[in-house]
Amino acid sequence: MATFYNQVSSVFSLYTTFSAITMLLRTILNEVVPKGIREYITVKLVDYFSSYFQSDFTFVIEQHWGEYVENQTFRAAQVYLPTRLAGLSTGKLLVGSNNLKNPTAQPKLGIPVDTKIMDEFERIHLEWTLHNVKSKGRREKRYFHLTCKKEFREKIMAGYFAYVTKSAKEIMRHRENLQIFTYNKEDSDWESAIFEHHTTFETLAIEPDLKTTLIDDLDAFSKGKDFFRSVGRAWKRGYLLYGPPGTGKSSMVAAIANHMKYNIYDLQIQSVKDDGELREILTSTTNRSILLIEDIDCGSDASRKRHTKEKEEDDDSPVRLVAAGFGGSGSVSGGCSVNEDSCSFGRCRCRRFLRQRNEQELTQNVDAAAAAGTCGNQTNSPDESKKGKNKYEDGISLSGLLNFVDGLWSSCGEEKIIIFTTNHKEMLDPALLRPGRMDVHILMDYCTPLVFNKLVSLYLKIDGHILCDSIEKLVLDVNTTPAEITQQLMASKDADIALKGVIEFLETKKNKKEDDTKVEKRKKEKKRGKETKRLFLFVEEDDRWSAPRKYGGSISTTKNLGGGGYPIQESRQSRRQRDVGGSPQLRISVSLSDGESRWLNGENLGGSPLRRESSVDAKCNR
Ligand SMILES: Nc1ncnc2c1ncn2[C@@H]1O[C@H](COP(=O)(O)OP(=O)(O)OP(=O)(O)O)[C@@H](O)[C@H]1O
Repeated sequence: MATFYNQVSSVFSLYTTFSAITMLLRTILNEVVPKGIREYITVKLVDYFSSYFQSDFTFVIEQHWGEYVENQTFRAAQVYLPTRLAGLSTGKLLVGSNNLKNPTAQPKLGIPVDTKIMDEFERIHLEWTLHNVKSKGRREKRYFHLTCKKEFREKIMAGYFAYVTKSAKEIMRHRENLQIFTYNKEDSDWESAIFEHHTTFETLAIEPDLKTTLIDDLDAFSKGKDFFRSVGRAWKRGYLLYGPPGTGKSSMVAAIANHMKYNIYDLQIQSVKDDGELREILTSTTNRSILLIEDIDCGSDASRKRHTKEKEEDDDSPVRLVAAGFGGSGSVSGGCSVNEDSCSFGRCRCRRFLRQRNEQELTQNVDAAAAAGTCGNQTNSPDESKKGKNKYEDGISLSGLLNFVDGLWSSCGEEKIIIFTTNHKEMLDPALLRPGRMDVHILMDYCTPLVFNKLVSLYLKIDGHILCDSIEKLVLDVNTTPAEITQQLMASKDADIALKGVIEFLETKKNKKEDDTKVEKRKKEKKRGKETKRLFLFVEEDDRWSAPRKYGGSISTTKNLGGGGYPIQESRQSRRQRDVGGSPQLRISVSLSDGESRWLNGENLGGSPLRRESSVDAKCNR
């Protein structure tokens, strides 16, 4: 018994000592070790012991990787997991359909939140769960939990994720519906809808050369992974579609999307708050997609030209087609109808106004940017990066845009196409148009006879018609868009009626054009203060102008002009011209001191041939 008491008392004394020591230690710990470190140690101990006793391991796959970039593993799981839903043993399923073509089709399965989805990989049992957290004022956070037995963790890392990604790619490749995404500012996320534009390269009326070049370019791009890697470039391609409204730019985008089977991300750039938001938006687009920025000239100050002195592109050059090889630039260009004083495209703003404003802003902003220092990580020339600092009060900066198009951020993701459309290419900042940024420039121009005939065969299902010849001539004479022609062709299924409608439409347009030209000319003349001046043309007595071929010779410099006359510096050439009455007359070109030259024809000369000393009434524009 005594032994028992001794034992109990030694246990008690041991316990008391232990308690005293722990209390002492706790006091020391509380007083000496800071709270943060204490908590850290506690968490580590809990982690260690719980993982020791737990047999499961959980992977967390969040929607975004880092601040901006969409997590491709999350995306792959999103595509892959619906194929594992069929045998789901829970009492609920998420179903729905976005098939507008066939609303009665069997609905598709979606991934329900907080529901376990089972999968198996190499006989390893796996459990997926989608979670969704939305805290006030912040964007919704979605993530998957993938749970397996702890011992399979390495195996899953090594093989299963790659398997999910591959399967997702395969599923995407066979998807019958493309999607079009628009950016929802409220939720800071892309919203999708089924893309149901049926335009293909077959139904798009364009010049055959352009069609072949473009298709070849796109095909080479989609197979170009190794090429882009071997030359150290991001696997992306930029297309600029420019031309008047109604010439098929949007239809071309649809044809490209349908050909490539790429989804479209349609971004309204004017609604983007700043460069940070732009980066966030653009990095969240998926691979194998088209990023479309329409009307880039109207959207953002950043994209517009800032120097009036910059050389304008020569848009009056004849049509030329340059094959667009990788690493270089291609262009399909032709005449441009835009003129500085009269903007024929209603919705665009006046160029002069924009230029003036941009110049003012440039001065202010370059100063501000110079004070601010660097402008990001883009690799532009010093001159260009100086321009790139041009940040505007609202919206994105040019450097932000350029950086995205071909700076370091452009290499986020692969197999991406960027398409800009504009009605006024000449208004864009040249920095945006450089090769590597916009690799291929495509002019979507007014109707040509070839395009017209293609539209006729598409809309009227005929190959030629007796009226087509005259329409082709009119089409060459009058600027008309494919949109206008299609509207006429759709007016009737009867080819005679539809084509007569086209003729009527084009003739009206032609007459209107002539009237407009006259009115415009009159306006201009009025504006420039048209004056009738009496010119006194004194011809020297050297008789050279009346040499054997009396009226065909050239006239040398004439002498100074007398009183009140408009000074004529020289008259260059005379040519024989037949007048109505049959007697030959002279046409004399005179260069006026203000640098302009004018033809003085028979009318100006009062209907009579020049005498040695003629007094000429001529209309001169000051
Ligand atoms: N090249 C074309 N081939 C076939 N149809 C065309 C073509 N161009 C225009 N159309 C027809 O005209 C309509 C308008 O064309 P679209 O919207 O593609 O022109 P756009 O150049 O994008 O105009 P905007 O600059 O105003 O956006 C299309 O729906 C299509 O029916």
